[in-house]
Parts: sequence; structure tokens; C-alpha cells
Amino acid sequence: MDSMVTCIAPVNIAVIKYWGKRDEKLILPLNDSVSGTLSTDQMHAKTTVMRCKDFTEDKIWLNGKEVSFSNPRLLSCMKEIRRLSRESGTSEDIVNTKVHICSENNFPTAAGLASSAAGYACLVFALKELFGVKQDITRVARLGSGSACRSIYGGFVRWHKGDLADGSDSIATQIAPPSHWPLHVFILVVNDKQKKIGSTPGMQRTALTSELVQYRIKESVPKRIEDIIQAVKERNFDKFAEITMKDSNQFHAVCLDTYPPNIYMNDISHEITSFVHTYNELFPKPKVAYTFDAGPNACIYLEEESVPDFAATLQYIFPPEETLESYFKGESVQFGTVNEGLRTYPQQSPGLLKYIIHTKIGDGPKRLDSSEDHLLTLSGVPVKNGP
Ligand SMILES: Nc1ncnc2c1ncn2[C@@H]1O[C@H](COP(=O)(O)OP(=O)(O)OP(=O)(O)O)[C@@H](O)[C@H]1O
Ligand SMILES: C[C@@](O)(CCOP(=O)(O)OP(=O)(O)O)CC(=O)O
Repeated sequence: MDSMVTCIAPVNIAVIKYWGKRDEKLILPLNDSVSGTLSTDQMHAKTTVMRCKDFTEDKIWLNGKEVSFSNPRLLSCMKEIRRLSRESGTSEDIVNTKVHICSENNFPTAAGLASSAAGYACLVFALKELFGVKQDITRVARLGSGSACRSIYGGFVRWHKGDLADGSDSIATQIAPPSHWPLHVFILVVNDKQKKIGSTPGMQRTALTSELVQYRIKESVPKRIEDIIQAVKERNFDKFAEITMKDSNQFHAVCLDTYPPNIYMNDISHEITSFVHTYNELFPKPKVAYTFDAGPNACIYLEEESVPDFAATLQYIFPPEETLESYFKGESVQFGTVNEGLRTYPQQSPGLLKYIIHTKIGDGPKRLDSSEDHLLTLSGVPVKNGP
């Protein structure tokens, strides 16, 4: 077992949203959810974990700054990993060694871009390698941040809410690997600053005050989960798109039904929604699907064949403020011609969208083998200081 391990882990974007907990401490959700895992090529968390008998305390650096280890979620992940390590037969002196952790995201943290999902998935995956854990770790990632359990697998993933009080059946499983349906994804970044109402307090408020959330968890989600799994299995984009957009809309309706309301989408988000519907109406079946998490940024799922036409039209309706190079980031973008049907749609002022990340469905976390990848030196301090 190596004493220093470095891993990267992906972001995931839910198409059936998790919103509301039945247990705050164990992070057990009120409903099942389904997501797509995005390629680590564009967005990832990277984490180095190191154990050494000379370390006197557990320490963590996040994006270049040392932060307190007494975060209850972090402590509960550590405790569970050490317990599973013991169960896996790792010797007691290894299990009890203190660790140093250094992690960074190559995209904005706490901006509603699922940094906590990638961050905790990466941390738990790296700790599993460091401590020789053999069991399922989606339960452990869940203790860090609910949505993190879905980033442990690539492709399309389901988080089962589970029924047991101890959370042992609240795990994530893969529905299909990325090769089954490598959908493309555009993340339309409207704002990458820290969001106003975090997911954790936002969903607490919903569970306490919303009437609509009861309808959502009992009537809407169970059927949608079955239907979207079938759509993924059949690669039926039309059905996938309709369920994804309806579920995003219902999630935000539940947020508005919360008192005081959780307002995440803004005028630009609504403009994107209306543009997508107008675009889809030009075709016999929907070509693109939006979904919004707890923030104003849109995530657009689309099939590869739709990329050139949609990218050109998107750029025409939401022109960049500066150069095209600083606008589309990530995968290179193939441009077609602007869809004629959208020529009369009101063109928006330049710079409404800050930038667009072009990525696609990808694999789960992976270990990096080169020593050059480590974020900690051999004496256990960050390789570079500051963000
Ligand atoms: N690389 C990381 N390693 C460990 N913890 C991380 C990492 N990145 C983020 N986190 C944790 O996640 C927190 C941010 O979570 P938060 O839910 O507010 O934002 P988000 O994940 O970007 O948004 P959302 O979950 O709504 O998409 C950070 O304050 C930190 O505690
Ligand atoms: C809107 C969402 O992105 C909410 C994610 O919530 P978190 O997983 O960040 O919440 P905690 O479990 O409290 O850490 C929907 C989703 O990803 O399913």
C-alpha cells in the first residue's frame, strides 16, 4: 500500500434532482436521483492524500489554503474510511496513522458547479486507495455531500434513496457506462461566484416548508426515475430531454414553494430556458435539454450530431463579450450554420454568458501514477502555496 496517493474525480449533473433529506447527519435523501458524470478532461477535483507515522494531526489544504479539519462531514468520511479499512484487514498501525490532504478544483468552488460532489468523491476515492478499503465507497462519499456518491461512477448513475435508518442501502449504482451514450454537455456559466443559498440550508428549508415537495417525492420522482433509466438504456434522447427539463422545472418550482423561497434561477437563466424551447420547436423532436442546479448556470445535454448547429446558434443568440477563444472552453467546438428559424429570436446583449464549458459524459475517478502529479511534497506540505 502506497503512503501517498493522488486521484482526480469528476463532477456530475443530475437529470432527476436530489433535493431534501430524511436524515441530515447521515445525508439520506427523500428521493432517488439520476445523473450524468462529466469527463474529468474539462472539470475535476484533484486530491493528494498522504499518511506518515511522523504526522501528529490530520490536516487539509483546499485550493491552496489550510482549512479546519473539524468539519463534521470531513470527520465522518474519515471515521468511516478508517472503520472500513479495519474491516478490510488493514493493520491497526496503518489505520491509525494521521493524514495530510491537499485538494484543488480546476473550476470555481461553491458556485453551484458541483464542486462538493467532485471534491468529496475524489477525497474518498483517494483515501480508499491509501487505506486499502475494499467495500463500496459510494456510502462514504455520500457522508461528505449527498451528490458526491454519484461521482464515484462514470456514465449514468442512480443514487438509491434507501429505506434503512442506518443508510446502508443508500448507495449509488451505474446505469450505463459512458461508452453506451457519450452525450455532449455545454455548461452555460452565467455566474461563477459563490451562490447565495447553499444546497444544504436550501433543502432543509424546503423539507420544512414546502407542500409541493411531498407531491414531488411521492408522485413525480418514482415514475421519472424508471422512465429516464429506460430512456438512457434505449438512447432515446427525445424522452430523456423531456424528463430532464420537466424535472429541473419542478425542482425550481419546489424551491419557489419553499418559504422564504430559494431563488436560484435569474433572468438570464429564464432567457436560456425560453431559447432552448424555441430551438427545440424547430425540430420534430427535442434536440437539446437544459437542467439547472442550485444556481443560475444552465447545463445543456445534447447528442454529438446536434453540437455544430446548436453551438453556432447559441453563439449567435448569446454573443460573447470578447473573443470566441475565451468563450467556448474545453472540448473544441464544431460550428455549423446558425439555424435560420432562430434569426428572428431576439439577440441578447454581448457577455450575458460569462463562458461556456464544452464537455461530455465521462469516466469515474482515477488514480494518477506519476509522482509529478502529487500536490504534497515528501514532507507532507503543499507543493505550491496559495491558490
Ligand atoms: N476539492 C475539494 N475537496 C474537499 N472538499 C471540497 C472540495 N471542493 C469543494 N469542497 C467542499 O464543498 C463545499 C462547497 O459545496 P457547495 O455545495 O456549497 O457548492 P457546490 O458543490 O459548488 O454547489 P452544488 O452542490 O449546489 O452544485 C466547499 O466549501 C468544501 O467544503
Ligand atoms: C441541486 C443539486 O445539485 C443538489 C445537490 O446537493 P448537495 O449534494 O450539494 O447537498 P448536500 O448533500 O447537502 O451536500 C441536485 C443534485 O445534484 O441532485
